[in-house]
Amino acid sequence: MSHHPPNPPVIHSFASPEVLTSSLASFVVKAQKEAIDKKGRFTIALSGGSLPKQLSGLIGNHAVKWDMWQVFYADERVVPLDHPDSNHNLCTAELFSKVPIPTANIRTIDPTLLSDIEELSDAYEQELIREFAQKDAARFPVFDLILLGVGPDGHTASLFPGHELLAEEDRWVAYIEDSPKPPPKRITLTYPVINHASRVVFVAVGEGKAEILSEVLDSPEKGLPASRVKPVHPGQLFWFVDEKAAAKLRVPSQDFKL
Ligand SMILES: O=C(O)[C@H](O)[C@@H](O)[C@H](O)[C@H](O)COP(=O)(O)O
Repeated sequence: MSHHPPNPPVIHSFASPEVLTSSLASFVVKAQKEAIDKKGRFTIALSGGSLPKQLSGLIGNHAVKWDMWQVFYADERVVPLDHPDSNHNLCTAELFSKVPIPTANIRTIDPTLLSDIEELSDAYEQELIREFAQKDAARFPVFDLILLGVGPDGHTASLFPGHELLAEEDRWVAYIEDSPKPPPKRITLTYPVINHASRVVFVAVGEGKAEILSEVLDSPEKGLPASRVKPVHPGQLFWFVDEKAAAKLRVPSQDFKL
């Protein structure tokens, strides 16, 4: 692990959700290009909630090399893949059904394991191990990009305030059966995985996010789940927010330049 302290988050505040969406698409395309130039593939993890909709700027974008993407879920609800609660179902409806991505490049939970959450979670971890590396104590996967949302309680992925999973240091994927946000059964990437990514981006839009954004970013010492996302050097954390979500922030934002 790096001994360099994590870089402070870079906050980009946009005049409207539309400008955010097109800037986010440019950002993702740039991250994709850097990754493909270096190693011929692009590894990305997506969340549910409002996030998939914010990726609409990628639809019809010819710079996106969909066949080089390897997509994982930052968190997933333990339900069938075509269930209305499924993040995969949501991402498919909002994005994957509209772009030429090979199905094999979308790494879903194994729908045959829904009745055994521990096995399902371990199998998803194996899926990551197949993609990234052998798992050993010193090694965590390095995603090129992880896209996250933040809930009104400060949760992100399926890492909820006060939950024992906040302390998980070994597993790459963990499960919870008592999520305060329904549905209760979920799997999630753990902090060691999120915090070893090259880039992590939080996306938050609308006045409903203003209060929690200020708590997460202006008072990180409170240790809310979203405040614990601090990628190790040289990883970098970004926030893509609109003016309404940024309304109560005291920390400064920076202009978006590619
Ligand atoms: O599976 C989930 O529930 C999501 O991945 C979750 O972590 C989401 O990103 C936040 O709850 C924010 O949700 P909104 O974007 O809908 O506010």
